Amino acid sequence: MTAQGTNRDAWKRAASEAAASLVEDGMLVGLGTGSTAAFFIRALAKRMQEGLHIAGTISSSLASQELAQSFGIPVTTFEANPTLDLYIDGADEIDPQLNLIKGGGGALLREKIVASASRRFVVVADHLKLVERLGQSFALPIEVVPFATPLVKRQLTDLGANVQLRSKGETPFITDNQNMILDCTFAQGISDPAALDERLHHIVGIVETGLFLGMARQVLIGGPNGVQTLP
Ligand SMILES: O=C[C@H](O)[C@H](O)[C@H](O)COP(=O)(O)O
Repeated sequence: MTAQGTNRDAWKRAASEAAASLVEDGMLVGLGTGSTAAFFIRALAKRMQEGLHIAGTISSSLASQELAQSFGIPVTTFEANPTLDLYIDGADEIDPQLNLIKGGGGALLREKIVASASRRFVVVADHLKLVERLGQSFALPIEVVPFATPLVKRQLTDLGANVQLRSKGETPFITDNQNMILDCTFAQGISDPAALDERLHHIVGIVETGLFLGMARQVLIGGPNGVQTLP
């Protein structure tokens, strides 16, 4: 791993450990997806070994659920517990209003479902995820029903996006929900995320977008000077 990669992992781990200290006895906790969320799951497992008792977790991906279960972290369902106390997850980009792009790992739909079912959503990230404008350096992932993918791709192109079907080797990437992902870049980034999100939700075949607007309550940012809390 490069020195930059090592630093980023250390920053992600520090933010995730700070987030683990927000978990209290009896809480229902949402578990995110990705490398930063995996650090959080490990930090949560460590706190549980030290005596923390949580009521249960719901994961935003099968991978995170498997990781949690491998540490003996209890799992629950929305049938049993429709509201979670706290959701901790990473992000791909974070703007000054704490709006996010998520879905780099393809888990955006379940992540948005878990975020919407949680009283408090706290993001954990390293400082390189902070941007002035969303879409500046990361493509916006959009989850699409496979049958509609060619039609949606045309409509996104008409909106000015450069659109790539996400693939895994030679085959399309398939989400936990059996859908596909279209990664969209915009030449100038995304100037009005709310307007874009509104338009995207009117395209038939789009299941969900990776724009998380007004959802994150707080962001814990790891960097060379420690962990910073926003706002
Ligand atoms: O679908 C994946 C998620 O939105 C991740 O939270 C996001 O891609 C950040 O991942 P990482 O922590 O690996 O940078």
